Amino acid sequence: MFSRRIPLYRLISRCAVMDSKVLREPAEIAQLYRDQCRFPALCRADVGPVITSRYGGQYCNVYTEWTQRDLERNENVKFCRQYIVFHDDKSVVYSGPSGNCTEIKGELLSVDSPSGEMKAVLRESTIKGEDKQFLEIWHKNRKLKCLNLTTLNKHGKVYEDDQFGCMVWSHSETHLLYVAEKKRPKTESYFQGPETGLLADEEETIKTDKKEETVLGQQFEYYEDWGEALVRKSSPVLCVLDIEGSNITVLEGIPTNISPGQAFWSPNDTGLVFVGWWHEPFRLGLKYCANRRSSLFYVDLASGKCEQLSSNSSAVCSPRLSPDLCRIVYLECGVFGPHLQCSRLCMFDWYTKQTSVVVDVVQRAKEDGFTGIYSSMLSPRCWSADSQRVLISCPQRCRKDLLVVDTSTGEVTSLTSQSEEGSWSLLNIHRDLMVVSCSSPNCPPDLRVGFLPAKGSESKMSWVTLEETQPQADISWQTLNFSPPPEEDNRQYPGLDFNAILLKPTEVTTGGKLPLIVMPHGGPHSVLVSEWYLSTAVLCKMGFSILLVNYRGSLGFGQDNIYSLPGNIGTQDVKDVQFAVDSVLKQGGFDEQKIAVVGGSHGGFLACHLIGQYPEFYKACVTRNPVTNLATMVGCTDIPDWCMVEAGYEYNTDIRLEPANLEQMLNKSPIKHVSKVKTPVLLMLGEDDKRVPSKQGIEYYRALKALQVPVRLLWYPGNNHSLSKVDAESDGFMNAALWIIQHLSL
Ligand SMILES: CC(=O)N[C@@H](C)C(=O)N[C@@H](C)C(=O)O
Repeated sequence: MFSRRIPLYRLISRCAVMDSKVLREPAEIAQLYRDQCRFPALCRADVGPVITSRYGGQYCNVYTEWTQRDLERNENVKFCRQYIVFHDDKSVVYSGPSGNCTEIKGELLSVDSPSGEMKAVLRESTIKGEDKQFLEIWHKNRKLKCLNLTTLNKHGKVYEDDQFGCMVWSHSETHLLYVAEKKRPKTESYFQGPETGLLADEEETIKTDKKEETVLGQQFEYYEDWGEALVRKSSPVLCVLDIEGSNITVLEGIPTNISPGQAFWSPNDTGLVFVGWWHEPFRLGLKYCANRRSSLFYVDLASGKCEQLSSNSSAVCSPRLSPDLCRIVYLECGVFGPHLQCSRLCMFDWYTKQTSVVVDVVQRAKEDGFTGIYSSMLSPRCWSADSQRVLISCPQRCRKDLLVVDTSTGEVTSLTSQSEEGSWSLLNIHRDLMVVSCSSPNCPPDLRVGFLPAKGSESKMSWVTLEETQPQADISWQTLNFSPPPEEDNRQYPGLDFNAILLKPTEVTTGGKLPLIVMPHGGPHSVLVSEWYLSTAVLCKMGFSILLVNYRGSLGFGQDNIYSLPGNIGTQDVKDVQFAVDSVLKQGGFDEQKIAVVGGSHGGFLACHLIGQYPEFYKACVTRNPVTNLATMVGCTDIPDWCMVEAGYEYNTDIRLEPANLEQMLNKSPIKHVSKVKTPVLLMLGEDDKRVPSKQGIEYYRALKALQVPVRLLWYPGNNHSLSKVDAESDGFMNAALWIIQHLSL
């Protein structure tokens, strides 16, 4: 009976769009959301070593990890699935899954040894109510070792994040490298020390039991951290486990003003290469901020000597060693200025110690269409087998493409620009076998493998799909390009354009007019690419059209485009969004009385600006953690430099704010236009947001209340800037949809 049932969402969505009506029933919307949540996202893929069978055939194992929202359990579940790929080194001969999905629980990090013989796992487990971390070494079908890192107490918690975190086997497979929080001294109050009033012999017992030195009066010491999504991550240290002896060494020799991360073993295991971020005079938020002063370093294990390998005045990330162990590529951009920018691809030659720029910053798109590199993370492996070419997936306008860079010429070729599909992500590459995922606004992510064609034959790329997904016939989408009207051209950066992605329900009866939801992205230096987004898919299936606007300042359009925005926020970006909306309305088929605006963070800043500057236009507004007043944000965010730069100032760490600075920040903020607002606003705030503190939303809420504009505030404890915990995200979606339905009178 179950298998013959037609999915409810198909029936619902079809009924919904036949008469151009929007789905309104909360239970039906929730069902649609639940159905769409069943499409998992790929978060990792590894390619195992190539094995030659006794019949001469070659095969390898592809290990994949996926995440999926589990609404019933209220968590994001992670699971793995493996595939076997037979090949002849140039093409895939046969492939298929080897077994079913298995849920992964408690694993924070895991990595196979280079030979594939062993595996290391960092596991978190709660024992008698306390969180403990264990480091496990597996060999074939056995767990060889399990070290209780919490009890060993050599360091604090191991970092599992993308920013600093890593777990890497030495080439010899005898040692394991990882990053952890530096051990902190044990502290006690002055009043729990020796003068406790205990009897002398009791005191004696306690003293002898104490193996560690305890410092007094430092229990309430403030430790700076690296901000949003990196809270309690303050002083990372590099740690090396000697597997045979089960001995952990916390590395010394790293300059005390540097925080290390993204580390790996140098050729011959003589030392470690890592990215070091300067943390003096203080730490600033790192999430979405690739513009923090940082450099590539090498620490020699024998001498403890630390050497700086890259420039002293740039920001770097994602160093990757070539398979021949001769060269390291990494991404580099400017310090401060826009938080994300066009990067340079640099290469350090291990033997000559020379650094070269392989691909430079692109100011304006080249004739071949290449717009530059916009990525803050390369895939774990990105080199071709011959150590000549590097693969990068990154936005080119609003599409994420797979690019191949020839490191000897700097020539960039796209493997995917001719394909019809939406956006591509490189998950891994090993001996030229690439593992990628492709999705589009109407098609959830699939999984494919393919061999990197020889240089010059990139157009002959062919993919084999390991996990297929079907395009959703009820969603159609297109990309729209815009040139701003002459009066809105940027004088310093003239002639720039921008674009938007428009999603529409496929079936609309003649005469039916669509309601429109406008969604500008946050950042502002970010981009909405043509990939699968849960919320837009559900809204479109409900019967809404959605416009995702990549206003000037977005990534993927050249460095000039990015630089055109700082100093002009609140005007250029606002007008670009409105221009895109007006242009789309001219196409016809939309109900001009039923337009809503939705945005988070800087996207929320834009949503609040739009309802202030175009008070009659938008009938509903939904914002997640919006920036509402730069002047009040600058003193309490983890990225004060962002407020200064976007308001049009240069930033340095000893800056003294003048009244004129604050005035300019206020003038560029949505709060300046609040008295004109008529649109009902739904605010969704995360209690633990370090980026755009919730007080920003509350300030706007109070202003609207005073003006008697309908406003509702949803408060999400335990959530940070992204509001991405499963219950917050799903509750936020439902309330946003119902708010729009109510205020668009649908
Ligand atoms: C750099 C940064 O985090 N800026 C915020 C104000 C912002 O807009 N963030 C975006 C990326 C978001 O969607 O959270």
